[in-house]
Amino acid sequence: MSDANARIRLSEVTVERDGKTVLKDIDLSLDEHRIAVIGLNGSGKSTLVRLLNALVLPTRGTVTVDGYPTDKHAKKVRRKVGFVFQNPENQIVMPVVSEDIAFGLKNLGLGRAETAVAVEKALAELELSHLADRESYALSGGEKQMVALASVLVMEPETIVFDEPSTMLDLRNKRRLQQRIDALTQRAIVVTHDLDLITGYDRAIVLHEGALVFDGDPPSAISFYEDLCR
Ligand SMILES: Nc1ncnc2c1ncn2[C@@H]1O[C@H](COP(=O)(O)OP(=O)(O)OP(=O)(O)O)[C@@H](O)[C@H]1O
Repeated sequence: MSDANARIRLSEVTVERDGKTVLKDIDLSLDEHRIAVIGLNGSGKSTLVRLLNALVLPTRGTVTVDGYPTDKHAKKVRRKVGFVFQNPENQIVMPVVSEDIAFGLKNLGLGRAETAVAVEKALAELELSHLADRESYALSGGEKQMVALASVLVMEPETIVFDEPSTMLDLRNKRRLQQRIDALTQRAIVVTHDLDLITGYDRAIVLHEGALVFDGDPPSAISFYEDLCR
């Protein structure tokens, strides 16, 4: 808990919104390869993971990624921590799928040829090559979700946060996503209500009413969470 060298570190973090405490006194070091965040609706899960790439800043306390405080180094932190949103509409910025995936790389100043190779690779890895020339906004929800993942993977962040990634997916795409997450070399931090997804993870965190109430192995976390739901 007190490892100052941990890649991602939250120290005494409290988040307040509209006079309400959304997260209180969270102290966490996140270093494992696969970490799940579970809890009831409104328990603070999205807020917690949004802290990790400066989408939310702490009201009190500090969040650091590789030692960089998120409030002072948002740009650097976002290169290190990619974010796959629950609603992929939030993530799609260009009208054609391949352009959408290329967007972040172009912003980094990568050349055209290099960008094209990286985009092709990202699409192929997710078995999405057939969507390359499709209109982004006309894709189905599940296809958008997978394209959103490709647009994050292409940036090669060290950590990828998934906020309820399987909500829009059919069983086939859910399994495909699960396999992709399992195969990632990067660290994945996954917020989910889909407890099947997390059984093989290294660690699971349970939030309740803004507090961290359990932190341990997924089977124990799931049974703790199930007790909370009784
Ligand atoms: N910007 C905001 N302004 C006001 N209240 C907020 C804001 N962001 C979050 N909250 C409140 O904080 C609490 C936690 O929200 P959060 O989205 O983190 O929960 P969650 O555990 O991800 O929920 P769910 O499982 O329903 O997605 C909720 O009561 C929510 O209404």
